[in-house]
Amino acid sequence: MIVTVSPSSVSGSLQAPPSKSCMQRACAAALINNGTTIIDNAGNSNDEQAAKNIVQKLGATVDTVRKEVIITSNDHIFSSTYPGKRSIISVGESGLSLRMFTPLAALFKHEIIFTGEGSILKRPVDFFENVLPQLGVEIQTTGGKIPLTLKGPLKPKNITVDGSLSSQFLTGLLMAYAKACTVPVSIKVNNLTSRPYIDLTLDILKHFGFKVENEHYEKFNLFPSKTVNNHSIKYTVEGDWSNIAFLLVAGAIAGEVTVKNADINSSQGDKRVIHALEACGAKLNIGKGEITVTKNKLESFDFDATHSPDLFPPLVALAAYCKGTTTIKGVNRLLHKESNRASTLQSEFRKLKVDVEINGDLMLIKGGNQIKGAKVSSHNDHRIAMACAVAALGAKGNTIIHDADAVNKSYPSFFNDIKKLKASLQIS
Ligand SMILES: O=C(O)C1=C[C@@H](OP(=O)(O)O)[C@@H](O)[C@H](O)C1
Ligand SMILES: C=C(OP(=O)(O)O)C(=O)O
Repeated sequence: MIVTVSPSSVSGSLQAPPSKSCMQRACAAALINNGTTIIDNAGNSNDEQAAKNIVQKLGATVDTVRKEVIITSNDHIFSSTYPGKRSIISVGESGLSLRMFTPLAALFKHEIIFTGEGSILKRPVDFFENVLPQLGVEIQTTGGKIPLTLKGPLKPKNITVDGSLSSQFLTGLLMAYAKACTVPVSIKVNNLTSRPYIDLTLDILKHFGFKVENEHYEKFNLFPSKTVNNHSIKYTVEGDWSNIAFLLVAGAIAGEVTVKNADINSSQGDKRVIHALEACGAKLNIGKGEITVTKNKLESFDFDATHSPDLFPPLVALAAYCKGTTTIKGVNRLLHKESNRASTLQSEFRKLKVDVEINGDLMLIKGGNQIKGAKVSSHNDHRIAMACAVAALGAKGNTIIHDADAVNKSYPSFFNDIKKLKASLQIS
């Protein structure tokens, strides 16, 4: 899909898209819940579909009724030989689904193979090669990547892991330990990054009745949970701050945007986009569950995105409109996303005549000059497509975004939503 964005003013109000991070976690928690889980405000992006398919393949039933997804699971699926000797499961292109469901799949006794498509084939899983054998799981990867074959059952025990590459591996271990521990057990973590995503995991585990203690993000203590039969749980998916960020930045640079279902009390770390917007001088009005951002004179800002790596793309679009040099820390966190986001942000924004320099862990964006519309590519990365689209709103001339359908990974209605805000764009 090619999307052409013409310079436009935006105005209006939108409902935030549902958080795929919450929805995928809710699917995993529903798999380990002994009963029925009703997930409200469920999204249907590719990553969310991947999570639903995985829990179904592992033996839960999944029904969709309008915006509700109903998942029924039970403890027998883990002990029986269901669904047979060997199963092959695709994670689509989702990093979280791959890394979160691998330890959960290791709770089963039969062989399971994880595959996927596109960018996920290049993203590392060697963490599991080091960790899972210590927990009694046989595992083979393909040179540290998928396809990956494993055979459990995983037996929780005290362990120390490295959290510097990604928090997603720890999310998976916490879920698997929460389900399988029969005595108190702990996971020690060195250099944990993307910490707010662990808060999200712990929130959801708590909601589902599992007990985990967080000792300063260095040690997590897990306790056996009581088995409840036919445990019925309702969970409502929050708005997605990683994607709300693009909508708010659109308001800051090109008009006025109100986003509803944007909960500033969320555990999602990407709500910190608000701090960046405040720091650069955007006008903000924060109400109950909604937030309005209005265009203003914008100045450069400094931001540490080490624990919120997904904010880099919207913040680079924002910085392009801020007079002076903006510094964003956390470049090292961008290497293993859907693209190498440090280099794809640099190459695509340079095409728009925005100077982006990388200096070690820092990204320096020289903003405030006229942005020029150009032909850009998403590199099959949803956040690069959205960053370019938002930056294009205030450009001189049209911006043509190739492979714009990458947005389906997290926010399938992104371009329709931008259109609802009266942006001028053509989809072909
Ligand atoms: O747990 C999650 O929902 C996510 C964790 C982050 O990954 P890392 O922990 O690898 O930084 C983030 O970039 C990703 O989009 C979603
Ligand atoms: C990196 C991302 O997701 P994941 O790691 O789950 O593929 C993302 O959504 O930007």
